[in-house]
Amino acid sequence: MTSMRPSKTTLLKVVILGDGGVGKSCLMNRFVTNVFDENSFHTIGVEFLNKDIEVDGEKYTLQIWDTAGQERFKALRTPFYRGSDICLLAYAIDDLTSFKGLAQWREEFIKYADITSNQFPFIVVGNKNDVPPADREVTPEAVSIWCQEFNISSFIETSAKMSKNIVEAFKLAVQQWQALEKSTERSLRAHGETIDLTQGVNLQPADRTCCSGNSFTNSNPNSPQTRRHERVSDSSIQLTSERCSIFAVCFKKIIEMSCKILLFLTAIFLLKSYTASPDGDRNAPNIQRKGDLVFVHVLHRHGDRTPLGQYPGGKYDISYWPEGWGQLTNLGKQQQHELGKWLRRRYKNFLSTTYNTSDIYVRSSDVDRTLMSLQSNLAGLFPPTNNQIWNPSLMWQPIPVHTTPEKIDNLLAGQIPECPSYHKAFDDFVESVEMNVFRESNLPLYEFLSVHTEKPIDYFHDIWSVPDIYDSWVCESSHNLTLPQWSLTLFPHNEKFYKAALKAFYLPTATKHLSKFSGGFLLKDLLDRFTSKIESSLQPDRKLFIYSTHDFNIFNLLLSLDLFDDKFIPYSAAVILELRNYKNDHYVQMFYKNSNENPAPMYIPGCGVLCPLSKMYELYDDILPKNDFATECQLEE
Ligand SMILES: Nc1nc2c(ncn2[C@@H]2O[C@H](COP(=O)(O)OP(=O)(O)OP(=O)(O)O)[C@@H](O)[C@H]2O)c(=O)[nH]1
Repeated sequence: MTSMRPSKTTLLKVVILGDGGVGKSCLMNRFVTNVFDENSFHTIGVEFLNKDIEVDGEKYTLQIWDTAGQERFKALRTPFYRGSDICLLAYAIDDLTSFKGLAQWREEFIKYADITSNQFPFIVVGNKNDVPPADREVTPEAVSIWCQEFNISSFIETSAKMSKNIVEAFKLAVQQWQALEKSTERSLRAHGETIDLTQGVNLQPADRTCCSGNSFTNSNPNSPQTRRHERVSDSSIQLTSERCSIFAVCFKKIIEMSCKILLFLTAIFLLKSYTASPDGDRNAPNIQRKGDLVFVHVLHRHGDRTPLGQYPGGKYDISYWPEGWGQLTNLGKQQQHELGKWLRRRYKNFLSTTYNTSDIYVRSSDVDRTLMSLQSNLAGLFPPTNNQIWNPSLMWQPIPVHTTPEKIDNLLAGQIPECPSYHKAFDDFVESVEMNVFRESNLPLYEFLSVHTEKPIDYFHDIWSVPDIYDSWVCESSHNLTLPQWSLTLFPHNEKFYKAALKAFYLPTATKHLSKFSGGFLLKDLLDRFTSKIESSLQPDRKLFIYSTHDFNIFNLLLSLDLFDDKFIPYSAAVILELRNYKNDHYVQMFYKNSNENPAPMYIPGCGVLCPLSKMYELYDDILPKNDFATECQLEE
């Protein structure tokens, strides 16, 4: 006789973790909707989708949680780990760093999911296995060794792009869960616990009266049975253990639901505080994954360099810096090469693998370290392929780097060139009441620095004297040189010193008039190029512009746009401006990449994370110059 009871479905919560950009969202979307988004954007916080699947004759609803891989979203994602049944640890096979990050992801999961059992269904997923063999950075052998070390028995390579092994990966995850469930069941039986997984109790809505119960509390909270074991079928809930009190389950469900609602509200609150401003476009996060990429600008700081000079009383003279003052170091070359490789990965579907002058244009300030940085960067971005290989033992090709002499470079030079209107306004600000108040507030710091260096170090004599010491210490410590004992009270964590050093970088954008010269001309250059691209008047019709610059230029741009986060700009940090076409409207999206991690989307004040190009002109009208540089420089404020 056929049973009248509806077939049972087990709900399993599956969390996907891994570095930003490894393809977690694409894996989930390919599995749930069979769609692949070439231009998938970074996830902010978490997203989840449900998908039904049958594994070995059993029905499951997988509730798949896609999390944000970027470090800055840690607080948004970790509250959602609790109650997980399965964890997918994902990396990209063409990104060794993402594989190396798995141990940390596992650790983060164990900590925040509150896993106490030493057995949990982890599965390792190596995504992007469609990339050419030459791009592979992680071998299956290395993964197997890693899995053995962490006692993980399931590993699979996938391609969300080519839809390869996607269903298999999730099936494997469920099988891993089943195997663990069975072994836990066996072990409970062996210890006299008689949980009968085959007997269901059909709980009709009218029966859902709740009171406290303790059937769950005696068993291991992390065993598959007790972590999450509701079986859902239509509107009824089926309990799987004879020993589980209906009331206990109801109570547990209420607590679970309340926690979920609380976590959901927290996430929304955190998301809003990240993305919204009083007059911002609150819909921005909804459209941020849409649109075609049209044009990209990248502005990066040069890589690691030697100090710009020896600060007063400093121990390390030029003999410690064989490259010379202010020169790119080998570390700096590596950083830039990595940045180039990263750009290649990010834009591999947008840029041809073959270098073509009609596609890209690169420009540097006329300074050794920025010129050399750009060359190192291009070596990573455009290694020669096919007929561009001119020396098989040297996978490098020359690519033109353009520059303008510093004295007339009003976009990228370390200092604004001769410009009476700017320099007069700058000097006036340095003498302003505001600056005097700032100086007075730092007198004890100046005294301390002056005593130890035996030179006047303050904002009265030289606005760069404090930041120069900070900068020297950054260089010296990154090259493992011992700093003077007296530096320890100030560097690297003394807030007063940090802020005083940072202050000099605020001055060029202290007023709207100053911002026009220090950030406005560069912004106009970028926005006008976007406009030319849209109007098909960009000749040649390129796709990418890279500017190799200094911290000074990035400070100025971010400060002018009101996007600065009060932190020094690290070596090789990059600001990326992407132009996207969404439903025939053009939007600008900005990212800040300040570390090895993937870049963070920036919220453009008064607009959102995806801001119409026309709105950018409106928002920054007061700093966008209306005349050429020479004319603006002669005009009084
Ligand atoms: N070649 C290839 N590219 C992929 C594959 N899966 C994803 N990508 C690309 O990788 C990029 C990042 O994909 P996402 O799914 O957004 O990555 P993520 O891990 O969710 O990133 P975060 O949200 O920042 O944590 C996108 O450009 C995708 O098109 C794949 O299987 N093969």
